Amino acid sequence: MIDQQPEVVLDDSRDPIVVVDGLHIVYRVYGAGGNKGSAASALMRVVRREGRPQMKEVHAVRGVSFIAYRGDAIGIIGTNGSGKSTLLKAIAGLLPPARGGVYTDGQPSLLGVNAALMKDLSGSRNIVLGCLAMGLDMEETKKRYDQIVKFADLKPGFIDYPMNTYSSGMGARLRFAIAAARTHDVMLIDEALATGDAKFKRRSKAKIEELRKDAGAVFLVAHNLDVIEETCNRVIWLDDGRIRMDGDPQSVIKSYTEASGK
Ligand SMILES: Nc1ncnc2c1ncn2[C@@H]1O[C@H](COP(=O)(O)OP(=O)(O)OP(=O)(O)O)[C@@H](O)[C@H]1O
Repeated sequence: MIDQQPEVVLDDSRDPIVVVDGLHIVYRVYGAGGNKGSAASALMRVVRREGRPQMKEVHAVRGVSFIAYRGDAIGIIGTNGSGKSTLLKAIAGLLPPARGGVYTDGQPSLLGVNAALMKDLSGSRNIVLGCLAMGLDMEETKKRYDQIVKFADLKPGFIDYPMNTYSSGMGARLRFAIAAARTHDVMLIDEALATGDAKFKRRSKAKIEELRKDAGAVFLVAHNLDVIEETCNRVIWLDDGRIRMDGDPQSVIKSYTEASGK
């Protein structure tokens, strides 16, 4: 178990956009014990004056600290369950810290593979919904519509089909295309590129470069280390909720690959 995490040093020459300070995230899972569901066991608890069924805590992020600067594209890597998605959600403000905090200069936007689009509606209706949800007005949405369709580059005709007929890759492309139609102060991308094909990955990479220039910072969680290495200027390796290493993509990925035997 590694308790020592890298020391955070402020780079005065750059403009910080996200500061994560001693962040702890704890999930509480209620009813994790046995006999949780039955009415009889609930009645017995009342009779015995016992409290709630057993509550289990999952300490997913354990004292993580780092500073992201404007123009950073940070890849987050680590084995399954190491806390990558939890960290992104916390930066997006979707999970309350148990301790520590996250400070961002600007609005973070989380683009997950499961981002909330309406699966029963067509791709084109979802583009309009997605743009409005991101705060664009109808006129701006109309202006960006063609560009989004072109970027998503779905099979002909599919833009008018309901999204529940899309493959996971097609859905991810459309979600990414919608999110990329606007500049974001802090853009958080969870595995969206993992399901795309090589051509889409190339275009996404170019788009992320563009977003980095216009926006503040981009965070990218992916299991595909090639995508991370090609797209990011910095990589954070999470191990059991702690930062194991934070640095340039080549060295962090090399150490991670050696340690995990991948
Ligand atoms: N909603 C939840 N309730 C309880 N525990 C959770 C919840 N979401 C995640 N966890 C736990 O938190 C820990 C970190 O999960 P997280 O999804 O952040 O990992 P990850 O690194 O993104 O994993 P993966 O690579 O599999 O996507 C895991 O132990 C997981 O079981």
